[in-house]
Amino acid sequence: MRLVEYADSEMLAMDLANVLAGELTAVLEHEERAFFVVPGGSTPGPIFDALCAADLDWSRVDIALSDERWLPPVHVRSNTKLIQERLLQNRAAAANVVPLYHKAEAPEEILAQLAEGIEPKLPIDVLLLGMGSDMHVASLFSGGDQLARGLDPDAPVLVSMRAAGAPEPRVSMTARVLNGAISKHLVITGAKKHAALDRARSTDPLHAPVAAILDGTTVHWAP
Ligand SMILES: O=C1O[C@H](COP(=O)(O)O)[C@@H](O)[C@H](O)[C@H]1O
Repeated sequence: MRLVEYADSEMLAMDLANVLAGELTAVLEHEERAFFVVPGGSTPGPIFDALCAADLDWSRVDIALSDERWLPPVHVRSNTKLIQERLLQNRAAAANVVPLYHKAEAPEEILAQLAEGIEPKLPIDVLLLGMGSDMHVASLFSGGDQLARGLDPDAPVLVSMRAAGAPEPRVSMTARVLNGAISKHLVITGAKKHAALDRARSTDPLHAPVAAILDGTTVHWAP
């Protein structure tokens, strides 16, 4: 793991957006398409605001979320809503979205179909993840009903997840798929998450799921 510290979250958003745009551009120089996976939640919005203006061929970029909250895409907590409003704007509006949500009573009804959309795009070329202060990553939550499966080296592409720390059911990419990414970044802000990351580095992934993806990851932090 490599830790990059920024003076403030504005600097982080600008610099990290540049790094991600540079990596996507480099992939498109050698590959027909690039697969870019991004987090939801409250942290990445400013990064998306900067990144969506990047001058690259977005029509050759497939974008998926690392995880989704099982809510309609109009819901304020929907990660799909976040990327529609903050990332798929400006030049990035030309990108293709690989969905992680489809209307159904429960995620288990549709998990296989959602995984079929992701499987042909793998491996992930550029991965950006977030982390909760409880050390969850994507929707791999400590105490989650499918955490062991989500951490299994032979895991499927996606798992559903129900956890005390998650107000709604979730769908999450598994650690196997996230760790298969060619370039891995994690973005966190604030002293609480810095302390959580420090704890996670000496904790097992069942208690600190983010520990499962730290190897080879660049962590970007701002106060
Ligand atoms: O629930 C989620 O939480 C994490 C962290 O979100 P944040 O609001 O603390 O930035 C996020 O990475 C994940 O995609 C999301 O579904």
